Order: sequence, then C-alpha cells, then structure tokens
Amino acid sequence: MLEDDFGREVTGVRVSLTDRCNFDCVYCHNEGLGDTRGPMDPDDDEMSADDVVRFLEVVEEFGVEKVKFTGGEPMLRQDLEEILERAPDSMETSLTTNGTFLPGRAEDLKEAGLSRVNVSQDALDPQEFAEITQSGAYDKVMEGVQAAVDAGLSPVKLNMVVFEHTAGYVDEMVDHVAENPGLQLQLIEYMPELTGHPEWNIDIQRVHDWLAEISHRVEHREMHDRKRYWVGGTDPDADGGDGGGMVEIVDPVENEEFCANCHRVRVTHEGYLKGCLNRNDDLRTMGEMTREEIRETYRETVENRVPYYGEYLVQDDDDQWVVNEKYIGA
Ligand SMILES: Nc1nc2c(ncn2[C@@H]2O[C@H](COP(=O)(O)OP(=O)(O)OP(=O)(O)O)[C@@H](O)[C@H]2O)c(=O)[nH]1
Ligand SMILES: C[S@@+](CC[C@H](N)C(=O)[O-])C[C@H]1O[C@@H](n2cnc3c(N)ncnc32)[C@H](O)[C@@H]1O
Ligand code: SF4
Ligand code: SF4
Repeated sequence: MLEDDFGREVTGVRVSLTDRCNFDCVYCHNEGLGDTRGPMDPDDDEMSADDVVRFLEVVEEFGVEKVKFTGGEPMLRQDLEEILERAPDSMETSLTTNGTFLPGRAEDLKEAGLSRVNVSQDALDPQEFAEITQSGAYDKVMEGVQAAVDAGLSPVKLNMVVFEHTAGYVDEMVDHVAENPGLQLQLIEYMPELTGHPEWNIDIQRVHDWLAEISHRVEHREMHDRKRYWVGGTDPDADGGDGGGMVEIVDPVENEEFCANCHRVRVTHEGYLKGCLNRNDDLRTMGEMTREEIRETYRETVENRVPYYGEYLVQDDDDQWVVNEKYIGA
C-alpha cells in the first residue's frame, strides 16, 4: 500500500465516470471539475470501460480495496453495469448518485456486483427539492431510494448538503431515517471553495451539538474521523434494541482530523489523477492509460498528496482560509 508524506495510506479510489448530469444543484462542486451543465450525450473525453477497469486492476496491485463511482451523474453511463461486472472482485464497490435512474436499474447494479449506494436527497418536499436541484424529479428519486433498498444495495445512505437552504429541514431528515430501517443519513458540510456563496455556510458544530443531545450512541469512523450518531429507535446495546437510525456528519472544513484521515485518490472522467477533491491544480494525466503509465502517475500522485484544510489551506489572522505560501507556484 502506498503512503504519502503525511503518513496517509491510500486504500480507496474515487472515480468520476462523467461530468454530465441531469440535475443542476445550486451547490454543486462537481468533484472540482467545473459546471455540470451541458449536453447529456456520451462524451468522447470520458474514460472507456476498458480504461476504468485497467485502472482498477493496476491500483489493486497497490492494495487499493475500495472504489467509489461518482460524477456528474454516474448512472448516465450505460456501461456502468459492465464496469461493475469487470471491477476486481477484491474491491468493495459503491456508487453516489442522484437516484433518478435507480428505478428499473437497481437490481441490475446489484447483480453486476455493486455493494451499496448513496443517494443525494436534500429535502422531503417536492417544491424544496426542485428549488435545490433545479429539477422536477422528486418522485423518481424517492422511487429510486426504495428500489435500492429493495435490491439490497445496503446500507442506502441519503446525502444531504447542510447549507442555508436546507438547514431548516435537517430534523425532518433525521426523523425520516430513524423511522426507515433501510436508510442512513450523511449530513455534508457545505463546501463553498469551488462554488462560491460562502454566505450559505452554516455552523456544522451546532448540528453536532444537537445530535449529541438527541442520540443514544456516538461512534467515530476511521475514514475522515467522521462522527456517527444513532438516533431514535431503541438502544442496540439493550435487549432487543433496534439501534434506530444512523446519522453521519461529513465535515471537511471544521474537523481538523478530516483531511489527516483521508485515504482516497481521485480520478476524473477524462482519466486524470488528483490527490484531493478540492483541488484542480494537481491534476496528472495518465496519458494513453497503459498499465505502466497508470502505475507511474499513481505513484507520483500519492507522493504529492497533501491534506487540504490545515496544510494546503491555512487560516490567516482573520480566520480566512488562504493557500499556504509554500504551495503557491509549487
Ligand atoms: N472535502 C471532502 N469532501 C468529501 C470527501 N469525501 C466525501 N466528501 C463529501 O461528501 C460527499 C458525499 O460523499 P459520497 O461520495 O456520497 O460518499 P462518502 O461519504 O465519501 O463515502 P461513503 O460514506 O464510504 O459512502 C462528497 O461529494 C463530498 O461533498 C473528501 O475526501 N473530501
Ligand atoms: C458531485 S455529486 C456526484 C454524484 C451524484 N450526481 C449525486 O449528486 O449524488 C456527489 C456529492 O457531492 C455533494 N456535493 C456537491 N456539491 C457540494 C458542495 N458544494 N458541498 C458539499 N457537498 C457537495 C452532493 O450532495 C453529492 O452527495
Ligand atoms: S446531481 Fe450530483 S452532480 Fe448533478 S448537479 Fe446535483 S450534486 Fe452535482
Ligand atoms: S485532503 Fe481533505 S479536502 Fe482533500 S480530498 Fe482529502 S479529505 Fe477531502
């Protein structure tokens, strides 16, 4: 397994299969790749299924155990099932999707080898949902979530970005997962770095404090040092307890340990490697994506990874995040 200069081993890869999307969420960072708007037809720049599979086979040699497929909207790729079928058996595969295409396809994904799925769902009301995603697909997404649960793509995690537009609905979403045993919730701190609107930020610590009050159990996940709160239901340690719903907080900005525990390298849909989701100044091409080119670029990428918050960005005297001088022009 390769390790960077900050002692962070790379155990997973996060592969963006496309930058196309059928939504236009107001907050979207698109994994650092720019606008999702544009034609939705297949794009020649996208890695082919062969490229993706070859990449996974090579990083498997370096001990990578997990792959997350994302985008844009990864389910716009009609060859997603083929990619899943051909992915190395040793790897856990997961998918992050807006859920629209899960109805009718969730079973196929399961059969193709997908372990689990995360579905973005920022509201429990069609009107609010439409305002955030700029789409009218609320019913399809709800259907998609159920299709994923029925297909056994578990745990099905709902992703909710917590920012000014959604802060008022967090409690409803927490109740929703506490009442639905197949679901878990990820509350994602809004990251304005790539999308602007810092005024949309809300204080994620308030959400932690509130969850700490209402939960009966708190755990720390090794990845990103994320906290998990168990809410509702009955204490799993008690006789016959069902554990209730799990709510995880993804808080890259405020959690000092988050980047220190980052074990994933990213791949863009065009076949560039990048060491950090939030940066687009560290892209490395894998050229023609021969096995040797992939190996070489992967080694270089891991060697050059640095934690983003606290190292690449540091806080100035006014508590504003600024690029650390040593990386300017590096
Ligand atoms: N800054 C930063 N944000 C991340 C990172 N990983 C996830 N996030 C944020 O959380 C969002 C949702 O992540 P997902 O792809 O659904 O899944 P995950 O939480 O990374 O992984 P699992 O919980 O294992 O499924 C991402 O799009 C980011 O906004 C990371 O390494 N760095
Ligand atoms: C870029 S999307 C790609 C996958 C898929 N289209 C989806 O929406 O799930 C991956 C995740 O990033 C999250 N996300 C997008 N922009 C964000 C931002 N500015 N801050 C925090 N999370 C964001 C979304 O909520 C989604 O869960
Ligand atoms: S569905 Fe995903 S990729 Fe598409 S705009 Fe929303 S967050 Fe971005
Ligand atoms: S270094 Fe931090 S911001 Fe960058 S990908 Fe890892 S956890 Fe995310």
